Amino acid sequence: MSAGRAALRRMLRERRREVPPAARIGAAAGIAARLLEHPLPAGARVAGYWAADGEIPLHAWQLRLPRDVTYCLPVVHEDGRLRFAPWKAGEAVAANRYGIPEPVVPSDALLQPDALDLVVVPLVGFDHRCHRLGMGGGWYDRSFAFRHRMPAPPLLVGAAFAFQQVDGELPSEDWDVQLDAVCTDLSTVSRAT
Ligand SMILES: Nc1nc2c(c(=O)[nH]1)N(C=O)[C@@H](CNc1ccc(C(=O)N[C@@H](CCC(=O)O)C(=O)O)cc1)CN2
Ligand SMILES: Nc1ncnc2c1ncn2[C@@H]1O[C@H](COP(=O)(O)OP(=O)(O)OP(=O)(O)O)[C@@H](O)[C@H]1O
Repeated sequence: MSAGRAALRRMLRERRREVPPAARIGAAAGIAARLLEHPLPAGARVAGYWAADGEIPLHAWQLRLPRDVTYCLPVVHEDGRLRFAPWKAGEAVAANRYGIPEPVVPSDALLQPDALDLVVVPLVGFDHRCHRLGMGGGWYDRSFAFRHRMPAPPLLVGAAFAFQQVDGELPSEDWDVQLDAVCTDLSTVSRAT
């Protein structure tokens, strides 16, 4: 990884953690409205994330999803690819190796990445092409590598505060999975087709 990438990651993570509580609550309402603009099939399975490290929260979106939609959270799996666990507010969670809460469910309840219709992807930075800088574990890139040769679904939509958009373009790597769109508290940036 280039020094530029590491420094950029550090700077953007710091800025994300510094958002005051009132602005964070307002941003959660803003991104919920943007995310709800994406049409979902009946009985859709969608994935969000449990906001950590100052990430833009998704609870306002989760609460406003249609009743027939199954909301899931990511679970880190030993094979290096994420699984997704259906989760409702109040159900049991336990911290994973990074300290992020994950649902506690039997392994046969876990969904594979390709079983989802819409995945809201956490990110540290993004650019106008919908390229993403993540936490550096490569989890989303490995889990959705099949999107290099297959169209959506799952539709991959990044979630971020508007200030997480970088000027110009992020340095890209062969393994980076381009997002279909990025929703922020203020607008939606769609990938050029
Ligand atoms: N909310 C949320 N959940 C998520 C992700 C995410 O970015 N956000 N992930 C997205 O991939 C996966 C977990 N990947 C992660 C990768 C690195 C670190 C992290 O904090 N690294 C620390 C040091 C690592 C350690 O403590 O062992 C760091 O860089 O400071 C966290 C999550 C799945 N769940
Ligand atoms: N499709 C893949 N196959 C094998 N290894 C991969 C793949 N995608 C990513 N990786 C590995 O993951 C590492 C981290 O990648 P990168 O820095 O782009 O992560 P990130 O997208 O920022 O992280 P995350 O998705 O966890 O938020 C890379 O060094 C690479 O070795």
